[in-house]
This record gives sequence, C-alpha cells and structure tokens, in this order.
Amino acid sequence: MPVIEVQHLHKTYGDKVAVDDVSFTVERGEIFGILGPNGAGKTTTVECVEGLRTADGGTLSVLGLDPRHDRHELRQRVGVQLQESRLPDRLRVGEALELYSSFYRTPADTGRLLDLLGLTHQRDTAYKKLSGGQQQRLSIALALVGSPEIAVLDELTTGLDPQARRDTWDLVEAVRDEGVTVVLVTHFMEEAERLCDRIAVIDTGRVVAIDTPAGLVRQIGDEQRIRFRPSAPVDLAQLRALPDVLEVERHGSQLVVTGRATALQTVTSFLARNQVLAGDLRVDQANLDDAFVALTGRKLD
Ligand SMILES: Nc1ncnc2c1ncn2[C@@H]1O[C@H](COP(=O)(O)OP(=O)(O)OP(=O)(O)O)[C@@H](O)[C@H]1O
Repeated sequence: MPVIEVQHLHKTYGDKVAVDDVSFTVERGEIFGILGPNGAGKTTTVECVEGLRTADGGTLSVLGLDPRHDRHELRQRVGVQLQESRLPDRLRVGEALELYSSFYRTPADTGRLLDLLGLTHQRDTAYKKLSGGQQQRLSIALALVGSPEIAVLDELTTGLDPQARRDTWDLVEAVRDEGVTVVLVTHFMEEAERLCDRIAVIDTGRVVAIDTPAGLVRQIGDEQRIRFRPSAPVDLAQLRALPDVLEVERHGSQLVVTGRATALQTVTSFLARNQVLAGDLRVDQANLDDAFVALTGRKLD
C-alpha cells in the first residue's frame, strides 16, 4: 500500500497557480524524487503533503492520514528537512538534537543518529562553527530525530561542494536502509539519477512523467551520439543511409552521428571499409538531461 497518495493537487497563491494538477504515489521504503526547475511547484507540493500548507483542490493521504486535518499526528511520523533551515548560532549540535527530541513521542537515539550522520565529534560544536556540509547533515539529523516513517528532504545539497554533496547522497541511502521512506525534492539531475528509485518530473505545476531514472531515459529511446574527426573525407549521404543512423551533422572538422543503440558498430565498420580512421571518437548515451529536455522542451538548469 502506498504511504503517500496525492491526487489532482491544486494550489494557488493569489492569482499565481503554483501547483496546477499533481498526482503521484510513494511506496514504503523507496527514495522518491520530485525533480523540476525553480518555481515548478515542488516545494508547494511537499508542503501540502506535510500539512504545512493547505491545498485548494485534490486529495492527499499520508500514512492513511489527511494532512489537512491530522497535522499534529503527521508531525510525529513525517520528518521534514526544510529548505535553508537555520538554527541559533550558539546552539550546540548535541543541544539541538536534545531540544528537537523533546518534541516527539518516540525520539531516536541521538548518539546513534550522530554516528549515522558522521557528527559524533561535533556534538559540542556551536552551529555557526559547522561547515556547510555539517550544517546540512545536522538538518537531516533533525528531520530524523523523531524516528519518522517518512523523511522529506528539500534541496538538501544546494550550496554544497561536490564532495560534501556525494557524502550527503551516501547518507540518504543509509537513511533509506534504516527503513525510512524518503521524498527528495531536487533540481539536480545527477542527484535524482543517482539516488531515486522513481522520479516525478514536475514542470509549471504539472507532472510531466513518473518513472525510474532508466525508464525516463528509455521513454526517449536508446539513442546514442557518436562524435569523431575522420582522417579522410567521408560521403555523408552514404553515412546517412546506413541502418540505425538517424542523423549526421558536420561541426567543423568533427562529424556527429545520432543513431540507435547499434549505430556504433555500423558506423565503425563503414569507416573501416572506406579506410577512414575515427580520431577523438566519443560516444554519448542519452541521459536524464536529454530525457528532461524531451519531456519539457527545455533544459533543467
Ligand atoms: N508564499 C508564496 N506566495 C506567492 N507565490 C509563491 C509563494 N510560494 C511560492 N510561490 C510561487 O509559486 C511557484 C511555485 O513555487 P515553489 O516554491 O513551490 O516551486 P519550487 O519548484 O519548489 O521552486 P524552488 O526550487 O525555487 O523552491 C513559484 O512561481 C513561486 O514564485
């Protein structure tokens, strides 16, 4: 049974339609991504799920509860990591965890949580002395301190350097391995691709696709792009006529061939037959970036 069911969610701010028509379900134990550009309506969607905002239309069920009426119960069972959360500068890590623990019926073991999030040595460190990555890890710890069944993490790696980002990804996987269902709001393609079991792609307040990362890429076909510099002139008409080749473009001295999955073998045999060498050969598979462009007609960043 799904732990979250959202159907035809609609939310406006004055005249502005923030969420037009969003539907999705999240199964227990998965990492579910909500991916889309800035302003797509991701945060508004999850805030309605958390009971922090009231939807204007649609139905919501979270752990069998209605966020509109059961906010207090949901707060005990859904951990929320807010975008850009800040704590008082002088509050120490251990103190913050003890304080937040006191809000919950079944608080987590804070020592274990510090250990899980790699903050054991920072227990007595004041918030303002923590690095960006450590502050982010603390905000995840605070989302988990009530032993939630679901954790909602919103833009959790924005502003982190690449290493801290990768460390945070490992942590999210560790959280899921503890049995927590994770809803991850992100506008980073790489993050969604690496972490999520399934992704809802949201654009201008609507869901444009829901699938696994590989499924989203499959939706746009298994095209590949082959780039090389031929050592001798190539007959482009013959190249275009090869099976599996969809398109051939010349970019200066480089040829770019777009083709189906087996196009590489076809193209390299053709070149060998014509005694042409393929210099600087590079093959790119379609990725989630290409899928996003195909689904929404524009790039994510
Ligand atoms: N409190 C508010 N009042 C008025 N408009 C708002 C409010 N909050 C969000 N919006 C607008 O609603 C739209 C959706 O915003 P939302 O924050 O849900 O998008 P998002 O996909 O989470 O974007 P971001 O990644 O930038 O947070 C945006 O156009 C935003 O400007």
